[in-house]
Amino acid sequence: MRVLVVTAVPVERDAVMRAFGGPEEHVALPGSELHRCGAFDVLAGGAGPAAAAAATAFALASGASASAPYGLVVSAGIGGAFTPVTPLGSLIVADGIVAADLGAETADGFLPVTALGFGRDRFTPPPALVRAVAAATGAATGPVLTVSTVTGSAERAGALLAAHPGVLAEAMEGFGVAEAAARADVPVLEVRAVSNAVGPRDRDAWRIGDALAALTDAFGKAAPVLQGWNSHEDLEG
Ligand SMILES: O=C(O)c1cccc(C(=O)CC[C@H]2O[C@@H](n3cnc4c(=O)[nH]cnc43)[C@H](O)[C@@H]2O)c1
Repeated sequence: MRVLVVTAVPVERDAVMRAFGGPEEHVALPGSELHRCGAFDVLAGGAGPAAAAAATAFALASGASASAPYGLVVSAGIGGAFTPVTPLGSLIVADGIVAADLGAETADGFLPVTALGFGRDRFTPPPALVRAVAAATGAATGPVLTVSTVTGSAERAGALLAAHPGVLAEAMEGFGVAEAAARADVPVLEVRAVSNAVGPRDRDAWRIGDALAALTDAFGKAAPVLQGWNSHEDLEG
């Protein structure tokens, strides 16, 4: 099965590609470039949900996978963790991909877009695949938020935790990748390596190198699971 992996920035793409260790082929797409190794196409689609959705949609629609259709799209990269249960350098596989700030602010608080009567605010990756990738990589599983603004205060972190009990992490692309994949009827997964704690902004405390190394390690271990996954395993529960 062919797998499309979408990261935000080139260093994340390169961290994923290092896991495969083989020769790379580069395929030009409008606005970006696919890096291909075997069954995996890896794309740095840009930061934020809009860039991620546009890049993913182009890759899915461009016929870049012409030898066979993509069977899975993975949103991957570094991310911020809400809890010390997932320390810096650890890995998270999302069991829910949640748009945290898509909706309306009201006098009574935030209303998700679904409460306004349209759209959606959550995608659920295939549960059996989430379990299999977590088992192969030692990752924690839980909801991952997609935000357009990186959280920078304890107040905002607390509000997100209160609105999304059990949330493990936030990042900026998962929901955009998932929207594009859903339109192509392709299942989606999100994998995040923790680079920082969510809360008051402290860029010097981000451990990007450790998180990128964890991403490489994770894709090395997950590659056979991703490539061999059969969507029927999830249909059968
Ligand atoms: O400065 C660098 O060297 C560098 C290397 C790799 C990646 C970056 C990024 O800034 C990636 C941005 C990307 O990371 C996600 N992210 C990471 N932590 C958080 C967070 O606390 N809240 C939200 N997003 C986070 C996000 O998906 C960004 O697109 C820099």
